[in-house]
Amino acid sequence: MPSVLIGALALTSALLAYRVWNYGRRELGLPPGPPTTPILGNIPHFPRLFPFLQFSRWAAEYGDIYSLKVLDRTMVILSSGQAIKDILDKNGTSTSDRFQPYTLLHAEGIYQIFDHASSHRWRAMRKATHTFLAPEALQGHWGVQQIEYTRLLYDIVESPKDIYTHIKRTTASVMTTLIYGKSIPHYAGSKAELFFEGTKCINELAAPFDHPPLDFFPILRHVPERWAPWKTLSKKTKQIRNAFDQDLFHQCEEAVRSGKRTGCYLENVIETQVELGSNRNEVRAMGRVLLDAGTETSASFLHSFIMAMTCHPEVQSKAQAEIDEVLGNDQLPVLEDYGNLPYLNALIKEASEFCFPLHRFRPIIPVGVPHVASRETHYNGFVIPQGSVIFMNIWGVFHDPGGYILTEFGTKPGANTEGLRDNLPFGAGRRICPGAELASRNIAMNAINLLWAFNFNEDTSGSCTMDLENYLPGMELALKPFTCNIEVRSEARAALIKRAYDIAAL
Ligand code: HEM
Repeated sequence: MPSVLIGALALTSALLAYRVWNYGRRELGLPPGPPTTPILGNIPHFPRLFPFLQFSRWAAEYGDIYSLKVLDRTMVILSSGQAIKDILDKNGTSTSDRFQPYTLLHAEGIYQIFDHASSHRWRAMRKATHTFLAPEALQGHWGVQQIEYTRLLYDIVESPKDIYTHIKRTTASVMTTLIYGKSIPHYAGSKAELFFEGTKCINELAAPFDHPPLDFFPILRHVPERWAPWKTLSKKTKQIRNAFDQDLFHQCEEAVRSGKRTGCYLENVIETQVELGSNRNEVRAMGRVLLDAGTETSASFLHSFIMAMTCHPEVQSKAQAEIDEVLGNDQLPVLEDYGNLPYLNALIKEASEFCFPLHRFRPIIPVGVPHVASRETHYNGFVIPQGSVIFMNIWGVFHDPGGYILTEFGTKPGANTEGLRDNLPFGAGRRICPGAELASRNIAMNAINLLWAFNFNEDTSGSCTMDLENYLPGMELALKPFTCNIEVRSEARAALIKRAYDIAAL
């Protein structure tokens, strides 16, 4: 009997040792990748800051699909239009789940952007956003956008040095008006400021290596708060986010109850709540996710656009000359003008079948929002195991000399553009960004307005550069606060802006 026990013990120990030894190793059949370290896998080499740079260097070495190991978890990095198309677009039924960071769910409770695609909650969110962001609905949102863009012009005339926060206020106010029926006229001490404070916390909570590995070792979740700073951050995040949307949500509920509706998104969702099969907390979260997804992204793009113009005066002058020829001095631009401005289009949406140069040059979400494989998937003879986290290396695709050729500002298509599509910066497959059209209208109108109204030049602050050091760490490629020299291009234009502002009774 003891010998059986000893044998069983030896076998168990051998199995355990084998498992530990293999922990962190790349299994057979996975796409290739950098060498792993026992147990940790590729953690020691995992880039903390601007991961897209290292992802792109590895792509040059290992190809358009490679794998990394983080402990026993597999990560797959896709760095070509074709791989993204085949794995995420065509095979979307198997590759549309999400990684759900515990830190974030602890703070938010419900957050549909991180729900699996099979979940009822995610489907309800997509259904509601589809109705809200459909082309017919966008027409109805345009009035709100126009008012906010007029206010932006006016604010810049009044205090050009605050352009960074003016842009943030504008994108936040568009979204709060559309979602909650409440605009935000000023930045300091406002809901917009509170919102960005909350997203900063969310970004910190979601930073993959700044917290203990709670997703891999759930026991760590029980460590008391005094040794677990992430718990304090989670509490703070909850407080800020609640302070932000509690009253806004109540006002929407009240508007529906009293019949005094503003027609905003959340009122519609509250009204169709039963049909959507969603509970009150889920409805509330639908407001948050839309606001999170649509506000900072749009602001970051506009910040980069202004900086690109500031750093490339020759590009700015050429775009302005084109705008002046179409519009002259005596009328404010309208969205329809955009179609008559091929050069400006080419700066934002290149005049070819491919997508935005600025999105290529400084893509807003350079490694996408990772997907997760809900089933084992195969590509070019490689296995992508169930549970793998899949990144689309948007930066790598756009900076691959075979795919796109870098020019001084932006890039142009190279020889190997197979599988690329014009909305790649907006993600892939079933999770593709539902707000892409709203965002594009926002970008187009502000680009014309800003170049029609102002000259942007470098100032002496040292903040006028597009170098990556001037960008914040995090999932989004967002510029650090900056200033630049801004002048209204003529008295006539300043007067037109003032008049439009007065007419809108702002
Ligand atoms: C320049 C602006 C924007 C960019 C670059 C952008 C990009 C993206 C990307 C890359 C994703 C992840 C897609 C994927 O998982 O493959 C995403 C998701 C999402 N975006 Fe956008 N977005 C922008 C603006 C907006 C706006 C204005 C809205 C709403 C009005 C919005 C709503 C959403 C939502 C709700 C999701 C989550 C989709 C899901 O998980 O199913 N986005 N966006």
